[in-house]
Amino acid sequence: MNVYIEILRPINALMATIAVIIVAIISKNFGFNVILGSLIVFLVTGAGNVINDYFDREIDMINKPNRPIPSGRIKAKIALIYSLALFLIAVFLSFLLRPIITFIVIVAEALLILYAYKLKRKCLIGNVVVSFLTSLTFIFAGIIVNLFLTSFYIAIFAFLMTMAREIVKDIEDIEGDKVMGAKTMPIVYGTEISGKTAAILIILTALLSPVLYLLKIFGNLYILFLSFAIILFLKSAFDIFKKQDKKTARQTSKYLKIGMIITFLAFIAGSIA
Ligand SMILES: CC(C)=CCC/C(C)=C/CC/C(C)=C/CC/C(C)=C/COC[C@H](O)COP(=O)(O)O
Ligand SMILES: CC(C)=CCC/C(C)=C/CC/C(C)=C/CC/C(C)=C/COP(=O)(O)OP(=O)(O)O
Ligand SMILES: [Mg+2]
Repeated sequence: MNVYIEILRPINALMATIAVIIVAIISKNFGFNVILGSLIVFLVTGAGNVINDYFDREIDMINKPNRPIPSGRIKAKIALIYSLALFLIAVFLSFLLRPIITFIVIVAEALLILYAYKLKRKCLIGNVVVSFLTSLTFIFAGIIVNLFLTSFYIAIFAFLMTMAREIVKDIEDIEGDKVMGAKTMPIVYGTEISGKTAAILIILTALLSPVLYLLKIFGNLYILFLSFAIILFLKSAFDIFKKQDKKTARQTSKYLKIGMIITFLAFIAGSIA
């Protein structure tokens, strides 16, 4: 894959884009504003991923040596310029929408930069910021299509599941994070407490997720698709509850992402019937 695409983490950027489209599907409100909102979210998420790799270039020599910068496939300075250019394009595009949208884009970009520069090394604050930004995507879309309450409910689930996944990812990255003096949850409280906390959060979020059906936001197909995601979420939770080594954390993080993708399919199917 081309390194300029790979460093954006296209699957994540596409997931965030699809989150906007899902809110538009629920609201049955499609237009130029949705296309523009999706593009802005793609650019901001991609740029956030690039600047994260820029500031993590040393930590990733240990944690993720195959990433574009530590593997030498892109120069750190070029990555920094690339990410700042994408951030700027997103702000310019937001001028075509309402001022509140530009405000959210600037806040999101500031948080992504602050996270990469400092907050990711702090206990739980960094995790809260990433989870907040992920859930903000739904609220951002809700503002674009005037679907406030529904997007807020979905945002709560996105926040909780992302929070659990971020804690799991900190278990996976503990080795390099320690060397760099980070104070992530597993470094401060240990991997066992962190893994078990993440597991409880996953189980609670997964078991509460049918609420979106009970609130009549999604139809019957939501439950059908969601049940596959719930099985995967519960399996991940039991794995990380039992064992908190790097390999289990990496696998749990992967399964949680797949579970999120299946949940997205459930959202889409449940919007149809
Ligand atoms: C049960 C239920 C209803 C769960 C909610 C699931 C949900 C809606 C999750 C939100 C997913 C979302 C909008 C994802 C956007 C892209 C993304 C993966 C963002 C978080 O990424 C941060 C991260 O640390 C990047 O790391 P990695 O994926 O390991 O490269
Ligand atoms: C609402 C708007 C305009 C934008 C939202 C933008 C989104 C979806 C942000 C979600 C969070 C996100 C994509 C953060 C990117 C930064 C990132 C990669 C965080 C995780 O970094 P590390 O903790 O370093 O983990 P890695 O080891 O995976 O690098
Ligand atoms: Mg990183």
